[in-house]
Amino acid sequence: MMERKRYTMEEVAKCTGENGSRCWIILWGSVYDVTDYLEQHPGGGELIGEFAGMDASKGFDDFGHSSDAKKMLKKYEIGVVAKTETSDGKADRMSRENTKQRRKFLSIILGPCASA
Ligand code: HEM
Repeated sequence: MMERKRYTMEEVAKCTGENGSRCWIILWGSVYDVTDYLEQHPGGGELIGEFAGMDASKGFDDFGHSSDAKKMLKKYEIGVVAKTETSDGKADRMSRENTKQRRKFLSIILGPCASA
């Protein structure tokens, strides 16, 4: 099977359909170029357009699309979202920072032994 193309969130965010760019959305970690579908969408192009360059999974799920709609997605899939070193590193740092904060808080209310 062919390796799927990877796009960073930054690259996807640039494809808002404005200024002649393509319109991309993210659904469950996959990237879709929906530029040519907007006009055909039964819910209207604007509705999808609101999520241009962003993750539209929640919007898609909230409406409860038919299985036919889900099958149509395949046609527009262009790749997957790449996890970048920087965004992973940032998440790690943030969770370490949260743990530190929690320990500090516990040690204040319970005494230093609780923070070990
Ligand atoms: C490429 C992505 C999408 C595809 C292929 C798609 C496809 C479809 C299809 C085939 C229908 C007709 C009903 C059905 O079969 O379920 C539909 C309706 C609808 N879709 Fe999407 N959709 C997409 C994205 C979205 C997104 C991101 C939203 C977010 C808000 C959305 C909102 C709606 C709504 C509200 C309707 C109902 C329209 C009505 O009944 O008047 N869709 N869509």
